[in-house]
Amino acid sequence: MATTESGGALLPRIERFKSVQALSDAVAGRVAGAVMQGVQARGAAQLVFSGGSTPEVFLPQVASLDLPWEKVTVMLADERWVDEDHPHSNAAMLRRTLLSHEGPSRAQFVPLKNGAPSAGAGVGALRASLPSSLHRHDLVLLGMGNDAHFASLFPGTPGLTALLDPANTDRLAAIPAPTTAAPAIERISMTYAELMHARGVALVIQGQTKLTVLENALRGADPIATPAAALHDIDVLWCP
Ligand SMILES: O=C1O[C@H](COP(=O)(O)O)[C@@H](O)[C@H](O)[C@H]1O
Repeated sequence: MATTESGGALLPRIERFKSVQALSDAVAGRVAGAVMQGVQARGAAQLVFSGGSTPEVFLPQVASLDLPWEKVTVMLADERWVDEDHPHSNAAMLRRTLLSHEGPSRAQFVPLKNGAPSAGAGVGALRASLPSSLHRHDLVLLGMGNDAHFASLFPGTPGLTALLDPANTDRLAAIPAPTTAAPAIERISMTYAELMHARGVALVIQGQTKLTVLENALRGADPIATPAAALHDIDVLWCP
């Protein structure tokens, strides 16, 4: 983790945009930069998107980018354990808003849901399906709930200390249905270590409520009760 001169953790840098359009332009600019740098340096790029509703705000702008999408691998930070025909499927949201569009349809999508009967039963095969850990994600775009969860790392998630440990070598975890946010469906989540093992990480949030939740989290809250307090040295993109 990067630190300040006095050894403290760097706090997230909050960029405030005036409108959804300005926020979407900024997110799209980051995606384009990450893809072009990855392709130029390594011949390929890996993008990780959050689920939930916030990406629906900016993904149309991302979907319109003229990029070498055939060289891009797209993943989710977390998934609800439902099939893609379910209204709460994060993959369905991503397909609708991004992967069904002309350019991004050439990207390779790595889902976090398989045919196993539960997240616990499916997580092993999903770990094996991830791109090699030798390839860092070029950009991770996280979201956050009003309970300060990100990905599917919720207040009260069993084993949260390990899931938030930057040295954890587990890349994915099965997460029981949360009690602090909807929908109460069991999940698969990338661990904190996996998410932060990226060349760039940004948290994209909309609305005053979430900004206040984040600001409170960053005032030294306990990450076990307020997971977003574990986010250091990342960029936050916000609009009302
Ligand atoms: O359940 C989830 O919630 C968070 C926040 O979602 P939003 O609807 O408030 O944007 C999301 O980041 C996460 O990926 C998702 O599975």
